[in-house]
Amino acid sequence: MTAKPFSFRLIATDGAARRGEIETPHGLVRTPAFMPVGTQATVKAMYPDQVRALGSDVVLGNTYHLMLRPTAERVARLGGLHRFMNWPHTILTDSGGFQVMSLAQLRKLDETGVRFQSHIDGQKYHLTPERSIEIQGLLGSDIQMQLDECIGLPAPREEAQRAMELSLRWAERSRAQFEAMGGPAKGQGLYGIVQGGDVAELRIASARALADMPFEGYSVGGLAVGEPQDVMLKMLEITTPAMPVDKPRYLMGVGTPEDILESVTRGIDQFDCVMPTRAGRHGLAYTRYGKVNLKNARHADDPRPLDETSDCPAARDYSRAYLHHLVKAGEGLAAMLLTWNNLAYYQHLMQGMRDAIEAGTFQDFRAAVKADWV
Ligand SMILES: CNc1nc2cc3c(=O)[nH]c(N)nc3c(CCc3ccccc3)c2[nH]1
Repeated sequence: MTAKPFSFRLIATDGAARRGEIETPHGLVRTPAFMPVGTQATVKAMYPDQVRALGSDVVLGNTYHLMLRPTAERVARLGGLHRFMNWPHTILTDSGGFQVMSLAQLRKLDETGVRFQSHIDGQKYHLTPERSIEIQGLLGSDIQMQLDECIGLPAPREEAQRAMELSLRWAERSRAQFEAMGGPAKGQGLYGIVQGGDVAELRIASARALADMPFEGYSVGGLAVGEPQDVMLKMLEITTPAMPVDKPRYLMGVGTPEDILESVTRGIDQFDCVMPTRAGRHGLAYTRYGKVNLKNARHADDPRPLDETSDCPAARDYSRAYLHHLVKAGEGLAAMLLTWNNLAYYQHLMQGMRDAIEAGTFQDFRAAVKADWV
């Protein structure tokens, strides 16, 4: 049987900011969307129900980590990633290339794909565009990524051009494998990934070439790799106008609340970042007043909660003094409460943006949020 096709509809725009909705086999994704990272089939320190209750429509999984452990074949035998992690909503997976280049040992990249050794047990692998799509299909991913090559910045122009052109050839091979596995008939989506480093002409060439291929959505890759914020934003101003207006745009790896506000302003629909979850495990809280580092002794006697106006218990029902104590004591509850608080803050910010775009008040919203940051 053929499922309902993957779809994206634009509900409203306010300048270049877009309010939309993606439909996947596992439900609706309200955009602009923040997608918590669940690299090893879990959003660290959170229960799936909690992640959902905060308004998350998508969680992210990772081909690189899951192919090594517990393997895609085992997850498939157990009913797929939705069943495995008890997340019956949309799942997006990365293709693994980015993580190989940042985590694996003895990496060798060539036209065929990337050869590497597992950072866990040293076992050898050969990740090709075809194998990456096969793994994402075995996981049952609703939104899949092409295999691409993401280079660091700054980079020589020749290097950016070589990696961008390789990624275009891998886009074709990824698409062919996705169609051979019946992805479109299952209602799944495959995104092409725009590369090109910080070179305007390469970014435009990559976006245009990918737009000529039949992808359900498009990612802006190769950013949030250490470049200054103004370089990232400049690349968005150049790239998004060259991307199809009727397809979702996913800026990979971004970002801080400010990065997200500025990127929605420049036409981005989907975001992922380890910031809220990782910061939570390191004692850092995101609040409407800005960041609070609970390792700092100045909180030791502060009876106030992080944000008495919040409807999230982690922000409202625990004093900064208590949170400081938990962080200093290395208690597990510190990571649980701060991750909960941080994801609540991010999802509350996304809901505010979605409402503001629909109301045509996005610029006022953006200014008001920034004014609160001390
Ligand atoms: C933190 N900055 C960051 N920049 C990135 C660039 C790329 C890029 O150019 N290509 C691909 N394929 N992925 C990228 C990622 C990983 C995003 C991710 C992580 C976990 C799960 C699912 C998805 C990036 N992350």
